[in-house]
Amino acid sequence: MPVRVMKLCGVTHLIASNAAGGINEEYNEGDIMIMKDHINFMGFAGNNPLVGFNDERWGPRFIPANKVYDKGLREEAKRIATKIGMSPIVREGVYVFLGGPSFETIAEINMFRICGANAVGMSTVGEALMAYHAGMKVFAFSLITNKCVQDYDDDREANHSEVLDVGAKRSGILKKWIGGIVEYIRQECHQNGY
Ligand SMILES: O=P(O)(O)O[C@H]1O[C@H](CO)[C@@H](O)[C@H]1O
Ligand SMILES: Nc1nc2[nH]cnc2c(=O)[nH]1
Repeated sequence: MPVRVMKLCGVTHLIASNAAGGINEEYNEGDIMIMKDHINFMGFAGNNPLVGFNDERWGPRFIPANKVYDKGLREEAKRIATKIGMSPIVREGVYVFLGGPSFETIAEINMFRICGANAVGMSTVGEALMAYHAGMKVFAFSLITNKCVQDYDDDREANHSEVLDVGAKRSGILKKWIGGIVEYIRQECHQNGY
C-alpha cells in the first residue's frame, strides 16, 4: 500500500523489511540488520520520491534525513531481540539503495564498503523517506540473504533463489520479533491517545 495512503488511513508507524546482500564481511547469511541509516544512491541521480511538486499538507519541501530511522524503535527492537534469544544474529548498520535488477559488480561492492555501507538492496529507502516526510515513525531492517562477492577469485554468484530460501528459513523468528515490536508500538500509541 503506498505510504501516503497508509498515512490517510491513520497509520503512525512504518515497519519496512527487505532482503539484502551483506557487504560488511562480519555479516553472515541469515543475519538481520536493523537499518540505522541509508545511502540513497538512486537519489544521487535525482531519483528521490520527494522530487516534484510538494504539497505542504504532507510535509515540508526540504527535510533533514539524518534521523529517518527512529532511535527509540531501534533500541526497543534490540531489547526484544535479546529477550527472545536472537541478539547473536542482530546487527545494526547502513543500507545502500540501488536500482537493480542486476546484482552488483565486485568493484561496486568494494566502493560501497569503502563508503560505509554494510548491506545492499533495491528497495525500502523510497518508502522510508516518504513516511518520514509525512511525520510517521520508521523502523526498517534487512535480512542478509547472501554475502556479497568482493573478490575476483570467489566463484560464487548472487541469485534470487538463495534470497527466497534464506527468507523462508528465518520466517519463524522474524514473526516473533516483529510481533514484539508491533506490541510495543501498540502500547506507545495507546499511551499517546491514538
Ligand atoms: O528489497 P526486497 O524487495 O526485499 O528484495 C530484494 O531481493 C530481490 C533480489 O533477490 C530484490 O528485489 C531486492 O531488492
Ligand atoms: N542489490 C542487491 N539486492 C539484494 N537482495 C538480496 N541480496 C542482494 C544483493 O546482493 N544485492
